[in-house]
Amino acid sequence: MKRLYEEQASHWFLVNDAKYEHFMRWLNKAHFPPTKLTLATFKNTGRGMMATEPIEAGEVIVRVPTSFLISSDLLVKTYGQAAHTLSTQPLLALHLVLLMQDPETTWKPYLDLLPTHFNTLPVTFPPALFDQLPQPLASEVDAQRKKIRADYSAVLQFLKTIQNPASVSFESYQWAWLCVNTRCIHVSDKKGGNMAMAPLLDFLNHTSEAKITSGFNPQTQSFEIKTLTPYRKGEQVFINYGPHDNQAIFREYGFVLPENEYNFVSLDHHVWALLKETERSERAVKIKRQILEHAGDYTIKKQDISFRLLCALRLIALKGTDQSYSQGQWHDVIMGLADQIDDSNERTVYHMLRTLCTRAYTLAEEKRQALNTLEDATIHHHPFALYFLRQIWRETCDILKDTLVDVEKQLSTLG
Ligand SMILES: C[S@@+](CC[C@H](N)C(=O)[O-])C[C@H]1O[C@@H](n2cnc3c(N)ncnc32)[C@H](O)[C@@H]1O
Repeated sequence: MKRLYEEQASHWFLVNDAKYEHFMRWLNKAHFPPTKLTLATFKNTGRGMMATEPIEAGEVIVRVPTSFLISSDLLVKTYGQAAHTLSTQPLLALHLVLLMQDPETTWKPYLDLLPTHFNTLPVTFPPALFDQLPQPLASEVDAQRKKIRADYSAVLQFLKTIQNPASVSFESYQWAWLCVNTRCIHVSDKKGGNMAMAPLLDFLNHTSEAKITSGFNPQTQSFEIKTLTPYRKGEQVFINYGPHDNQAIFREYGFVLPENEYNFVSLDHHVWALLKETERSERAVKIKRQILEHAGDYTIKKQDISFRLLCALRLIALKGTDQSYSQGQWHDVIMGLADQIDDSNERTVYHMLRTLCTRAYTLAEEKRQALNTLEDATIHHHPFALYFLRQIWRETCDILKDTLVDVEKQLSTLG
């Protein structure tokens, strides 16, 4: 992956428009610590930061002084006690909306460089695109939509408690909420956390290869990011937003990585359907579901079938009247005291896994085909939205195909 990003060094251009120049003058005037970074647009990752000089491993790449941090702690002080009714993210989002409405704000040079839209984020998708999301991702995006709505209601309630409240539209609030969600940093590890917007630092893009340390340095009274890997002049400098799979990155940040070792496919939905189909005894379905429901998270990755999934299938493969569960064999497997219940159970497990993966694969292929027939208007929501969605389904198909090969190998050894 590193090589892929290096290659693109020949595919960037520097951002040096009036807004960026104004922003840099604003930083310099207030003595923002100098960096070896400049804003550039890269072919594969869009706008990000490029090294203007070689950067050594262990160097601080950016240092944002407290005076430049828009932090939730600070906002609680600004807005008074009533602001305690809002959690950190809605408070930051509201503040951002109010700053955008203020023609006199000193933050204008920063605000001018914030994204104008979030059309690659699934939360903004029109129904035709939303309907093509994998089911677990669709549920999470739905929850995110509800969270934004609930936060917006809380903000409207809060505004009623202050004098001359501003009018805040849902559209402007959602934009600000997404700005905070895609760009904020966590300044401390206090419970509830102190979140902050941090100019310049928030131009750094993500790669899972980036090794960094970050945190508030009381000596310099700044939030600092140190890189543990060196960069050459002209290379894009990255940070690491965390060990996220592509569906999580897509949901939270609106892009996907070309390769991602954290990708997985969830088979929860298919496992429940299989349990209903295979178990004749209603009582056994109820008992097994009770046992399994708390587990969930039945996933496969490339060359890795989760232990939880195998355990769940071992239990489902036991017939309702089978005494093996009560005899403790399934329990022994869960506790790591035995590898499997017996050969026959294990064979059934892999046959079931073949069924699950085949079903999930067929569905994924159907979704891929459906994406090809989407109306132009949907595609124009943002061309990358469709491009990323295609990649999500392609990765899903690849993981399922790989697992099916592993399942066949396992079945041939089980005889
Ligand atoms: C903290 S901001 C980084 C700066 C941002 N690119 C900008 O122009 O303001 C996070 C956003 O950057 C974009 N981004 C970050 N890493 C990326 C990557 N590796 N590839 C593509 N887009 C990326 C996504 O849109 C994400 O929501």
